[in-house]
Amino acid sequence: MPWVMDLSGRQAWASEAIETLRAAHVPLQLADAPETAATAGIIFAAAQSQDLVSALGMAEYGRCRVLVFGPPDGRLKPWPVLEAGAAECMAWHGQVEPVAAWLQRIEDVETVIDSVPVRDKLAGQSPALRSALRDLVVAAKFGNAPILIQGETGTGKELAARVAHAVSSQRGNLVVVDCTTIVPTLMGSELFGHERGAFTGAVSVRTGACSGADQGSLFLDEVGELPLELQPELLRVVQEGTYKRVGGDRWLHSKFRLICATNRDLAREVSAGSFRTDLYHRIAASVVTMPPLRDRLEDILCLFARFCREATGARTDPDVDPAVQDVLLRRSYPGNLRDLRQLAFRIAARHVGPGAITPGDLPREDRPQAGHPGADQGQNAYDGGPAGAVDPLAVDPLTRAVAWAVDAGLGLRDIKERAAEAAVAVAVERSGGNVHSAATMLGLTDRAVQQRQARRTDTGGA
Ligand SMILES: Nc1ncnc2c1ncn2[C@@H]1O[C@H](COP(=O)(O)OP(=O)(O)OP(=O)(O)O)[C@@H](O)[C@H]1O
Repeated sequence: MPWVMDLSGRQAWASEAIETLRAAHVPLQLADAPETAATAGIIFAAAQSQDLVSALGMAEYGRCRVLVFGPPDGRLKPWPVLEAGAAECMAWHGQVEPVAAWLQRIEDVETVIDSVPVRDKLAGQSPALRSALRDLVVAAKFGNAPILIQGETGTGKELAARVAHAVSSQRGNLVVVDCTTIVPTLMGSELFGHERGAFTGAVSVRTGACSGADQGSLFLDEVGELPLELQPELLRVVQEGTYKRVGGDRWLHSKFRLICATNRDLAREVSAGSFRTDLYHRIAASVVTMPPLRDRLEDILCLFARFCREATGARTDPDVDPAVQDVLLRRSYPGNLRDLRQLAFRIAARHVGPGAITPGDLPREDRPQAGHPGADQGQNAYDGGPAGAVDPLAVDPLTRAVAWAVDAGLGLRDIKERAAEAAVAVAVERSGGNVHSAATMLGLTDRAVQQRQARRTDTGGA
């Protein structure tokens, strides 16, 4: 259930707002700290403060979306609050309906992200992937405009396009056109079809991708490769739904959702004159950026296991020796998930089961190189990849949380205090409010848990 926190110091407007929401039966539970297992929460805050930043950081780490309300006079400036991780920030004006609608939207989006069709295609639970999936689902399911998916090679742009089509309301087919694999002179025919005799070799009529995508989606992979002379025709069919076959003079109709992908900086191509400004603005109505693997290190081991299963047809994840895990986590992946997948297939081919995947299963060229400064840390031949991209601090969730606290400017004493508070709060919540079970879970006495709870109440949960 969504939670609500009062960080205003119990100012009258905030207490009244919480009462108003509760009286209107908006499902909310009062909380002293973000319930990280929930999908959404609301914070009432009088001003930007360290407590607000801490709560937003905690919520974001737990993948919880937070709506922050400031005083009715608009004193709370939204930009720093959004920067600190809030999903929305506005002044409280007593309106309940938008809050209920906002909570419902969050719930809907998160449900789609966690659904089997999405998860089957795009695996991973990292905050970076989840944030990209949110943008994708919001654009694809709750909008109709074209979507531009950008990102480095191998980050899953094509899979994201398939997800966008799957969650959209388009009932027709998804037609995929890879602009890199088609000879530029034949691109017009590929997209719009041709009439018989339109050019040498056009022995019969061809309908083309726009026709096939009618009522569905057209996915143009590497749209930056689209020849300049075809760009106005693409713009017309996207805007007006009309096009002509090559060599034809009849206007034909097609209505489809356009999804494009690129690993180029299209905005720069526009400045350089190699991509039309009007087409760019049309196709980039919603932009989704797929994160590189170096920004989602926490996904590496689960993706590796998934790719190994794919390679061997096994039903369960393989055990992986810690030394191999270390190499997987520390190497760089210039080709992103495609590199990781190929590595998993190479390792799976060498592995003789049953038993864990061991260092000897790594092909020689994938092992840490002797004499290389990073050999002890498991770095390898791919070190020519993005410089400094792999941050071992980002690997385990606890270290990430601590890194966040350090970055937020908390001293060691504060970090210890807050970690202890969070541990008690989580344990109490997990044990359904039973202090004794929470104490057993944490190896504390009942009294120690009660004292921490009391201190928390005294300090207003700060
Ligand atoms: N989240 C994911 N879960 C499972 N497999 C993935 C995921 N993302 C990518 N892959 C796999 O990685 C490989 C590359 O994915 P995809 O072709 O979608 O990337 P891309 O960004 O379109 O690449 P390119 O820019 O080179 O066209 C594919 O084998 C795909 O199945």
